[in-house]
Amino acid sequence: MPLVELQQVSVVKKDRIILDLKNVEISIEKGDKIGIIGSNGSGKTTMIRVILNLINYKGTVHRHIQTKDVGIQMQHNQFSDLMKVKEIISLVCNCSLADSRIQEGLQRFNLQKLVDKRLSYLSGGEKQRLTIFLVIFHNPALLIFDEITSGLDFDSRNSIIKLIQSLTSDKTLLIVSHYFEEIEKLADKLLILDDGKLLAFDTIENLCETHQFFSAISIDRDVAFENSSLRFVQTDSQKIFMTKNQEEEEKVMEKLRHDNIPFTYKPKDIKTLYTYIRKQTQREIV
Ligand SMILES: Nc1ncnc2c1ncn2[C@@H]1O[C@H](COP(=O)(O)OP(=O)(O)OP(=O)(O)O)[C@@H](O)[C@H]1O
Repeated sequence: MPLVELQQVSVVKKDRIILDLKNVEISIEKGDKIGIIGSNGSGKTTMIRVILNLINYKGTVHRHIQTKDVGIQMQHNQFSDLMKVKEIISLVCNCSLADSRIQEGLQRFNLQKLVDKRLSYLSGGEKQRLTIFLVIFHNPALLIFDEITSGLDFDSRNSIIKLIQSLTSDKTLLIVSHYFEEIEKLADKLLILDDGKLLAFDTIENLCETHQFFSAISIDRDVAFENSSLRFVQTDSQKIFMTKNQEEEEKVMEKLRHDNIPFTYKPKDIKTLYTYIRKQTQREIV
């Protein structure tokens, strides 16, 4: 039985449909690791709010999970900056700081030296380590992270991703993020929203198969390289060719090497897949 099922859901605010899942059903199965992606304002947080029953919606949501089994980190922390770390921990964990589970956690999340500090003193990475500790403390079955690494530098982001990886192998995970490498490392399914609508929801494996996407080969956008039979997407700086299979990949690489054109290569690149799916849908709408 799925943990959560959304059927024909929509959310209207100020006469505007901000989430429009009227013709779709979304099932979140136990053990799913779902990366929720989409541009700013596409409805990602709204969908999380619907799942958590924090917002009015039309349609049906079946929740086969109790609130106590859900661990949530939302985009904006609700704690006052003036609170001390130890106060927040006691409040959320509902036990004394001397409790062995707290002491173990402090050590595991490298928070021992921060317990007497006010929240405002903590760096972005430290705050997120604290958040993960609090979210995971009651051992929830479903974990929801909404832009957990937003604003962190490269090293802090990577250490948070590793931490989440190590803690969530046996959990169901919903992760909203604008960082594709984070989604790549943590998710095996993709849910793509665009302007409140669902563009795709499937395993990354299936999406690659459906779109015949084997690998992404990127070159500088301004370099001339003619290959009319190849699909590509463009970013501000790159032209990214999407190969269908190994044979096509080898041919492209051979030609690029022959023409002395530098390139990078990535199998099943999520950013390319996402850009392609969006481009395709926009074409269909036009
Ligand atoms: N309470 C509200 N009243 C009116 N409009 C709202 C409300 N909440 C969200 N919206 C609008 O709904 C749209 C979707 O918002 P949402 O926060 O779900 O997007 P998001 O995909 O999470 O964006 P981001 O990536 O920027 O966090 C946005 O245009 C937002 O301005």
